[in-house]
Amino acid sequence: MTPKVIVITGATGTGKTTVQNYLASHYPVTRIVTHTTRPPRAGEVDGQDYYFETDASFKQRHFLESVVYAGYHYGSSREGIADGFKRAPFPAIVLDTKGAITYAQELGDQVVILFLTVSQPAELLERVTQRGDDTTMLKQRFASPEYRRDLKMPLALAGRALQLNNDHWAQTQIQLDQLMTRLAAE
Ligand SMILES: Nc1ncnc2c1ncn2[C@@H]1O[C@H](COP(=O)(O)OP(=O)(O)OP(=O)(O)O)[C@@H](O)[C@H]1O
Ligand SMILES: Nc1nc2c(ncn2[C@@H]2O[C@H](COP(=O)(O)O)[C@@H](O)[C@H]2O)c(=O)[nH]1
Repeated sequence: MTPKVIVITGATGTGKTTVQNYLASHYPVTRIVTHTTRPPRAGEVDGQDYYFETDASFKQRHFLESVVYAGYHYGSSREGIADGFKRAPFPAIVLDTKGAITYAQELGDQVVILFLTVSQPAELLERVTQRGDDTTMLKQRFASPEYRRDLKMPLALAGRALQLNNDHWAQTQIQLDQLMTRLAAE
């Protein structure tokens, strides 16, 4: 078994966090917690879901990569990856597609990239509304260039990322199980 970082990317609401949680509860996978200046959603816990930062504290950190997504800063560190590898052979991180491209460039064969899609993007708004997201934040997010960008596999990830359709959770689970069987054998 070769340890690898599992990068989970795709548009908002496609199920990246759901996939990460499934992998962490069924396989030797641990969640890498990233940093953001976005305010916490109901139920989100500092240090578990994100390290929630102010603009000032975010600027003081040293990141492997950082992005602006729908008006907020997000960033991840090499320390986060190293901590993940101490806990499990497959640390998993949720990133926008820009971050996923950086991981592919910086970490090469050490990363497996999953690009999540749904067949009907209109369903994404329903999914995140049901998740309980704030309506004003959702308007800002769905109007952002980052949202539109992440609906499609970026050219830089074509042939590099594994595309996984998450229309039906039961089918997604089967594909994740197959992936983890393969990774365990490599
Ligand atoms: N296959 C599915 N069918 C229906 N609902 C789903 C499916 N997968 C995930 N969901 C639900 O969709 C919502 C969004 O999922 P999740 O939070 O995992 O998305 P995400 O890609 O991490 O979103 P974001 O980028 O906005 O954080 C959640 O309420 C989740 O339970
Ligand atoms: N490039 C990075 N993208 C990140 C990081 N942490 C989260 N994300 C991505 O941001 C958007 C918005 O996340 P949300 O939790 O506010 O819905 C989503 O695509 C995440 O995957 C990071 O450290 N770097």
